[in-house]
Amino acid sequence: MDAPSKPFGSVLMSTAPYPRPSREEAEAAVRTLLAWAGDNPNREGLLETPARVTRAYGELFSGYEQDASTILSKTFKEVGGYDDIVLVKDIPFSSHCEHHMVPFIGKAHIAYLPHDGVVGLSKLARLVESFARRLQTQENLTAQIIDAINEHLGPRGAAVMLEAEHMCMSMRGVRAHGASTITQRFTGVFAEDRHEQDRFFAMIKR
Ligand SMILES: Nc1nc2c(ncn2[C@@H]2O[C@H](COP(=O)(O)OP(=O)(O)OP(=O)(O)O)[C@@H](O)[C@H]2O)c(=O)[nH]1
Ligand SMILES: [Zn+2]
Repeated sequence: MDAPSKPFGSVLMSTAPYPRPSREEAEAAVRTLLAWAGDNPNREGLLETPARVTRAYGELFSGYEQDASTILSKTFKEVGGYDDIVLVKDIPFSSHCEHHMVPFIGKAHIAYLPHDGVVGLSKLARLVESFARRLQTQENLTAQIIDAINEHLGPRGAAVMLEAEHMCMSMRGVRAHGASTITQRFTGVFAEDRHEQDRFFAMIKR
């Protein structure tokens, strides 16, 4: 097969921002998909569906409008000298896989060793939301969460673990119902010191 001509190839690889369609164009695309699924977009029950789906997309993919630096901007220093692990576990999240645009749903566990103050606990859950409400792979989601914590909190170490079920693997394709995917990433002390990693695992299991 011939290699793609240069302009075609460069369009495929481009990461430049793609022009945002109008709401009407997005609704027309949903009507096309309804017909592609084999239904009739003009039947009564589906008439409002394109408008509902575009509204739902606004919510499901609202993470593109959110910014980690804003979420993690406020820290507290009056914590009685507390400098041990802060762990928030079982943070529920739902995201969409970028390959099939089908949900993957699970829990995130986030820990860090404070360096100069702590962040409000809810902000860690908000951080997960901000990256989960985009098209993702679980690996990328894990990396984005820990990178943001490192960049904006500068902790002595951070640990992130995600467990999730991918609907694209259970509802279709291989249909491996109940299979769960675990990803984890460690930085700083958690990456260098096996003992700190073990404490993280023990706290999650507790
Ligand atoms: N690494 C990784 N893979 C994912 C994730 N979400 C979905 N996938 C996988 O992405 C792959 C896409 O594979 P392709 O062969 O291109 O697509 P496909 O023909 O639909 O693959 P099947 O799902 O095997 O039917 C599948 O193996 C999915 O299981 C994720 O978060 N991380
Ligand atoms: Zn998928």
